[in-house]
Amino acid sequence: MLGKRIELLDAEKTFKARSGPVQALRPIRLAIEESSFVSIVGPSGCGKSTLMNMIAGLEPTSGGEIRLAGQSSRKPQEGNAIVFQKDVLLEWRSVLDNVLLPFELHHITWFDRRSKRTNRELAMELLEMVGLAAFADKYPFELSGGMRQRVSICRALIQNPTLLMMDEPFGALDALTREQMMYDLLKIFDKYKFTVLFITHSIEEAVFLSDRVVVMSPRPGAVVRDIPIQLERPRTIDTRANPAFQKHVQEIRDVFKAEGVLKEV
Ligand SMILES: Nc1ncnc2c1ncn2[C@@H]1O[C@H](COP(=O)(O)OP(=O)(O)OP(=O)(O)O)[C@@H](O)[C@H]1O
Repeated sequence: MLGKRIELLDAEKTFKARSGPVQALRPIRLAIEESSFVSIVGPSGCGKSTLMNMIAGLEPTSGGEIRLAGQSSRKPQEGNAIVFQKDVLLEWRSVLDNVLLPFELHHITWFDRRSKRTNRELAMELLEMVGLAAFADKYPFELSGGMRQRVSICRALIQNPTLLMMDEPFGALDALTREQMMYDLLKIFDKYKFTVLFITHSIEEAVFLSDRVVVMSPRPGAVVRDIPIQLERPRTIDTRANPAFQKHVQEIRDVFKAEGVLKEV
């Protein structure tokens, strides 16, 4: 299955706050190829989440246009799935029933055509893939942070996405779990080949995962660098030792230094 192509044609955003207009994003011109993995890195408040919400159709643009798979897009589209930093699982539902939630929420769409049994089998397959099959009947409070986020990812994947958007999905996890989640995510990406838009504060995470890293300036956010990552796939635990990896990380640090985001004291 192929992922969606994303195009931003001078898409911009100014919020109308009580104290006056807040320009969050300057006009952004960006094209993300179908089935590519693109990360957005930038300082806090530069408009990364706003950008993602606009692409997801959750936040209107103040100007310009967003196209998904060649079509002008202003509303949430079928095939878009989102994973947030907070896992937003429903505490009163089992792991399996959390993964199955989209089937219930979208009962008037194409999900209808699948039998309940098939849905469950599909959910179990996904849980198996992320090592959680044995936890299907547990409740969220019985899981670690990393396991909870894996459940959220399964809940996104069960929607059969062509565009997976992730807003700091591993931000709340400890360093080791976070690293493991990266390997798991790449395995999933290699299998499903959807388009991934990944928001992170971590330069290393962005370089490790992505085909391209888009670097943003402080607010009002603009794209200051768009870097193709020249590292072979599949990426492995040893990829970080590759001098090309270090070079990309340094290149992005240098952009942040030039932008005044990172300062030596
Ligand atoms: N509803 C809103 N009304 C007014 N201003 C807003 C609103 N939402 C966001 N902003 C402002 O827009 C800017 C961009 O916010 P956004 O959350 O997109 O940044 P971010 O890069 O995702 O930040 P972080 O990395 O800290 O999550 C910020 O200055 C924020 O205060």
